[in-house]
Amino acid sequence: LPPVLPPGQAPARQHLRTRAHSQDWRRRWTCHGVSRARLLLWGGDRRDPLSLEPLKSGLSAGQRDPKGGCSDPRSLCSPSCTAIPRNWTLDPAGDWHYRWISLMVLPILYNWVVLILRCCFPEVQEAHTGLWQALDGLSDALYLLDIAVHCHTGFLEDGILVRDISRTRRRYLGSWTFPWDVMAVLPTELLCLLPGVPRVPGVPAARANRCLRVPRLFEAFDRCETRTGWPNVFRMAKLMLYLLLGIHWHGCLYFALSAHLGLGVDPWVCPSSARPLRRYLHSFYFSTLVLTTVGDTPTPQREEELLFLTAGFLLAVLGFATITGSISTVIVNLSSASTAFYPDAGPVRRYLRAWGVGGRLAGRVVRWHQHLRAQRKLPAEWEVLQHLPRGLRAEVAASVHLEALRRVGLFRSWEHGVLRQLVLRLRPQVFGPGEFVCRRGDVGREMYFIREGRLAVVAEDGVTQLAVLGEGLYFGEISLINIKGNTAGNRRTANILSIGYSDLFCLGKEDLAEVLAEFPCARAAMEAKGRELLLRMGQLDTGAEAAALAAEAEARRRLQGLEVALEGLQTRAARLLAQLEASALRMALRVQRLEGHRRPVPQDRSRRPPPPSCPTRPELRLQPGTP
Ligand SMILES: Nc1ncnc2c1ncn2[C@@H]1O[C@@H]2COP(=O)(O)O[C@H]2[C@H]1O
Repeated sequence: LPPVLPPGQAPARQHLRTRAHSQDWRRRWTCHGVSRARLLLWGGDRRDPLSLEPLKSGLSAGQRDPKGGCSDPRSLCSPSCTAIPRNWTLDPAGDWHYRWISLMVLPILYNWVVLILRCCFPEVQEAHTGLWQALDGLSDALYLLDIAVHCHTGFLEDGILVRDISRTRRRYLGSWTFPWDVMAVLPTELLCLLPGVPRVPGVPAARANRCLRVPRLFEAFDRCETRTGWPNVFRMAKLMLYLLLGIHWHGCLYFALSAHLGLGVDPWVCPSSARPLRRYLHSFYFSTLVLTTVGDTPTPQREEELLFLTAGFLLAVLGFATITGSISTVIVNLSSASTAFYPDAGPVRRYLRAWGVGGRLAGRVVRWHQHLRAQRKLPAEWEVLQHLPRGLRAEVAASVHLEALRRVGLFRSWEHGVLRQLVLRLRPQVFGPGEFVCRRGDVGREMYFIREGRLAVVAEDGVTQLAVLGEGLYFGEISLINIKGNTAGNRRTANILSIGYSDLFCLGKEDLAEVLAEFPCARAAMEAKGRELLLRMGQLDTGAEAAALAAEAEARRRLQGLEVALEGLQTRAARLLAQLEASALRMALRVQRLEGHRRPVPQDRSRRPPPPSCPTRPELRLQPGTP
């Protein structure tokens, strides 16, 4: 046991020391051993002659609780064990799992690159035997550790992460990757040591099973691709890696064939050169020529050479087609990613050309597109975010635009949650210099909030500026909110011209109505401002406004009267209903009583005259259908 134990574990340790555990014995006990012993003592045979009290008292309540966090009876061990509990699990979507599988790329690639090199270039194997043995051992250790990590990797069940070790382990053992993982760590090189088994030339060939770990490599690549911010760059790099690996393998095999046929015996085989690096580079160069179908290789002289080259060319055709296809996909992805952000100017330009629209107008269209790209304005950002769930989309949109919305005076006092809802209804729009956002007399369908830029309210001549609107202001609301006495009705009261490039948020009429229904104070503020503007423009009919206000007051008064009358009627109706029910009940009781009196009289008593207090009332006999 390590010298320092957490305070709670000291009695347990003392107990072990005093109970016939020799120094030697204790040293040999790993924390696993202690854990197992404790499991035996505590969870297993309770008739243990040793006193359990020191053990129990040495544990904290949490540890004693078999269901708690560090409660596993097996967790009584060294501080290092308490730091990494035995029942740890990794979240497969978490950072640690990602880091681990990224690390696993190294041993897998090591085996894929180095084994074939050592097999085909025996001098490389012999020159650094010690280094290779160390690296082989390290890679095997990582492979074994990876199996343990697999056993401790949680999985999702009904959307919930399962962290139960026994279940994660069972799941991994039943998965299709488990046999591959086991086969990849089998110490097959030991077979060469068995008597009677012919020694595999150059032990690395016996380690070929280490290459079976490739599914983990693909998993790591997949994960990296989803995590990285540059997926297309990553895809290209991955493609290059596969290409280089293919050339490397082909080059090694080419050299092996050359060595088999005799180095330098003809122009096709690898020349006999003293330096292994030179030989490897020649093989790599030769394979590059073959696999990229560049050709220009020496003519093969023998059948083996012909066969090898033909197989190489066939592989090259297949590989080349795959690589070309993948690269074109990456390029298409790159261009589609940029068009997803910015509208493509090409189709618009072709359209203008087809209809013979040129000159200034075509120039304005081009400049507008250029401005979007240069200033990173995204008018189609909702299309980019459309696949996100609504809540997440609102979060993203709020984090991008909330600051700009807060600058709009109207929204300054609004709550964060309301703005988050509003931001999804706003559509970003960009207007170029000299462009009219709205013209006087048009029917109003949306209003605008200025995010950036300057706009002018211009007179009928289109030049005279009556007012200039800037960042944080809004316009276009008068034609939407039905201000009393507005002679323009639902039509625009002014021309609004963008002076430079203006970045606006646009809000539709229905969305505005919904927002204002929830916020009467915002409606009041808008109406007050609109009324003031209308008054200034002389477009407010005060007589009509007063009449409308009076009519509204009258309507409100009548409505209140109707409400009072309705309430009275409801009370009376309720009272009548209660009376009706009471009289129905009384009637039913009376009928019941009368029927009781008219029960059939026994035969011998039938001749007796009826008692004087109970006269027969034939008129009260109920007829069928009588309520
Ligand atoms: N003098 C002004 N100053 C500022 N804004 C104005 C002025 N006149 C009109 N507007 C705004 O311009 C908008 C034009 O469309 P609407 O009439 O819907 O609403 C109008 C107002 O919001």
